[in-house]
Amino acid sequence: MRISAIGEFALIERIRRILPKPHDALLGIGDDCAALRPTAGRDLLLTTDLLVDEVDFTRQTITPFRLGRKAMGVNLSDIAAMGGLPRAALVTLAIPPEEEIEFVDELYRGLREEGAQFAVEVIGGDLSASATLMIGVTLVGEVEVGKAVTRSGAKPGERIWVTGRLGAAAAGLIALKAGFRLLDDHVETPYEVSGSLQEDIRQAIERHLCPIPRIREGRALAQAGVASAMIDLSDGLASDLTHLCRESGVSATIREDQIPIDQAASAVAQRFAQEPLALALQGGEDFELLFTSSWDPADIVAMFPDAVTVTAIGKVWEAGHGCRLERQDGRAVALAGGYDHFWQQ
Ligand SMILES: Nc1ncnc2c1ncn2[C@@H]1O[C@H](COP(=O)(O)OP(=O)(O)OP(=O)(O)O)[C@@H](O)[C@H]1O
Ligand SMILES: Cc1ncc(C[n+]2csc(CCOP(=O)(O)O)c2C)c(N)n1
Ligand SMILES: [Mg+2]
Repeated sequence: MRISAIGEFALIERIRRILPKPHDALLGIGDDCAALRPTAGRDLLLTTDLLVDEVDFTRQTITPFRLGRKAMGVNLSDIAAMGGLPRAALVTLAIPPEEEIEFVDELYRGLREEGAQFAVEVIGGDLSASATLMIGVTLVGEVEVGKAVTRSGAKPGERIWVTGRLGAAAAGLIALKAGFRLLDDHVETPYEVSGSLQEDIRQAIERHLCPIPRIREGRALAQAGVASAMIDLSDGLASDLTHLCRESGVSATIREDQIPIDQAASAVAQRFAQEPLALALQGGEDFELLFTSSWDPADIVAMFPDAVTVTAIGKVWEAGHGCRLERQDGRAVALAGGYDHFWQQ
């Protein structure tokens, strides 16, 4: 059935039934505002991120369930980048009236499931009709008073670190554009590829469609006072490091041979005649954390004994030379590029 057949208020009722009754909020869906009691001793964190059809995703390549997860996940990543704990979400949905209501059911199931992994509930939102599908999530989070890790705290002499491995999300987008699809948990291929490449493509598409917000890692770094500055990697390492350096008033040099490139990203890049390093630097949407620290590297590595790696990739310098990449041959080049919504080539 189409949304236009049931109308706005029946759709809100349907959304309300998909979502669990909020535990944490004073008021959820049904009033003019949702209400939340701030935790004593904590500051509030507020962030919002909008996903637009044919700009941030394409309907042909993502299921509504995964779209819901991604819309929540990219916002969770911003809370992680501050060292915060997410608390509650508002969801704004602009959707064509001729869309099936089952699409909305699945979208909210995805929002609910991703949120539930981090104890976040959807406690309100807004609906509007639009020719273009758009999903905006606003998250409220908290962090111990004065302990938010900003982009502006990096100091000369500190090391630059990154969680996880980079490039897979951009590699996944390349595979999707080439006609590969992720159905449930297996890959549909437009032409025959080897079993190992198929597995690399599956992993890359999975990373593109379902980012993993590094909430636990961000919390650990903030609570131990390890990170002097932090940002999540949404637009690409080159661009996001530049943002961090600009806000901190510093320069940076990262080393090509230290950048942790994802193995699946390398394999997919090679197959599609792309530079793996370019995917890591300019591709975007890896949603790993980039941070600076004066701590002993051994102490930082010891904080992450589990699956998520942390890698030192370079150093912070006094302001003046911007962000540079030291090539394997020792030459230093300016870091540039990354995703920009309005940049016209
Ligand atoms: N339309 C806007 N109005 C006011 N402030 C904005 C607007 N868009 C962005 N900002 C602010 O600009 C800063 C950088 O925003 P940006 O969207 O680049 O954040 P990001 O975390 O790097 O990216 P994203 O979360 O979208 O991947 C943030 O502080 C954000 O709140
Ligand atoms: C169809 C389609 N085309 C291109 C991309 C790539 N892309 C979109 S937004 C973004 C950066 C983060 O955005 P924001 O700054 O808004 O969080 C990137 C790398 C995609 N995911 N889907
Ligand atoms: Mg961010």
